[in-house]
Amino acid sequence: MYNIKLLNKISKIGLDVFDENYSYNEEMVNEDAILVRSASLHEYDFGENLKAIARAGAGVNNIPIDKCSEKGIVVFNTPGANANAVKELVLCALFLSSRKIIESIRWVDTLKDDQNVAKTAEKGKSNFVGPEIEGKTLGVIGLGAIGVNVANAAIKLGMKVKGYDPYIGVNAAWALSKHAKHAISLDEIYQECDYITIHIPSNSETKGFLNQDAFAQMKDGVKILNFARGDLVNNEDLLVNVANGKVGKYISDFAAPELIGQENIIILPHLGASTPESEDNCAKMAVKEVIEYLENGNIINSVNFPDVNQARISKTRLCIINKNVPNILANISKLFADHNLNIENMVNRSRGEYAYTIIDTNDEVRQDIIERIESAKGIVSVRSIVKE
Ligand SMILES: NC(=O)C1=CN([C@@H]2O[C@H](COP(=O)(O)OP(=O)(O)OC[C@H]3O[C@@H](n4cnc5c(N)ncnc54)[C@H](O)[C@@H]3O)[C@@H](O)[C@H]2O)C=CC1
Ligand SMILES: O=C(O)C(=O)COP(=O)(O)O
Repeated sequence: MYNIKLLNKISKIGLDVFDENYSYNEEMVNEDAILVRSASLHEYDFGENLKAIARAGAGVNNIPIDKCSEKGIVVFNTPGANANAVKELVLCALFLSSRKIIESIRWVDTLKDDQNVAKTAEKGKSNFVGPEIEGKTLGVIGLGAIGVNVANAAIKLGMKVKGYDPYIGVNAAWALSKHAKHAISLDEIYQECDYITIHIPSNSETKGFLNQDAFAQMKDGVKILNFARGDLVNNEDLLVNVANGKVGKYISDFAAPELIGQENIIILPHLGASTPESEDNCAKMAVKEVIEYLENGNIINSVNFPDVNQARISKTRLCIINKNVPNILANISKLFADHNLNIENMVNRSRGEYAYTIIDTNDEVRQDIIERIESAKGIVSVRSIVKE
């Protein structure tokens, strides 16, 4: 029986993927795995039994990844599972940033008691003129699952698109429309784009990514969309640039006290992934990742350990998380040989400071042997999964 702790609301369609061997709820203790969306785990007390955290979504800045790695907790996310939902909201924001839709709706609402409302509305419409997006240039910073979707959709809407991502992945590069232009520097994005949308993760390197230096280079009246994370933008610098008209409109999915009620700033309550489709997709993917890891030790879509996905070919599988240092495998192999244990299959992959090893055997691996592996230098954790 596996215990799963739920933080945030995880879609039932996803939870239904668990079979009778799983018990899940929000009060779970001694959990084997956590399913989470945006709840912060930075102050969370990770129990000894915790093996995996699956983020039903993309951004993992709510999870202390280094601490998890040190403890041998594998962190997963669900790449691309909510990308379409975010893309659709970004497209909406693109229109909101261009045509004065929100402002005009607010104004019409004030005309409730006006008996000549139709005439008044017609008369007032000239205050809400806004440009078309067709033919304008959109700069997309970050060409991952969301950025590529946004870029391709904007091209279909007749925009010119410039994309910037020095670390673009192979799949994203294949998926990106051939009509998107490759910007080789951020300067090019800042100086040439009428609209800029940012789709990169929040981490120690990207905090305050859009700051005074960036704003200073941008076109007057540029429209900026932030559906990635609030802290990618330096709000102090932003407010100065909205006030002086350099930034014509800022639309963000992330609230902050200083941004509320400001002219030319529109804030949504983190709605990017809040569609039934995306909530189901993310939950299903996250649950499957957890099941595969708990039952077979296979790692798919981890953000802190290498992906390793091996079919089970034997009764016993040892899953070893270790520091990426010499001699680990040699010591384990020797221990196996000393105890006359035969290795059917062995896979070792590393990622940064850590590595993951799967050993399949048909022999019984006694607890004292597991403990000897566990106590060796550089070993973070050892798990034996036996399938009858
Ligand atoms: N508003 C919402 O509800 C949602 C927000 N997000 C946010 O959007 C972010 C992006 O999501 P996905 O596209 O699914 O992730 P992704 O991992 O597919 O794409 C991120 C892209 O950013 C690029 N990148 C990283 N650092 C960069 C830099 N310094 N300059 C340029 N490019 C850089 C990477 O190479 C990658 O291609 C997430 O990390 C999350 O914070 C994601 C989903 C929903
Ligand atoms: O996937 C992401 O990174 C998101 O920001 C979505 O967050 P949510 O799952 O809606 O709390």
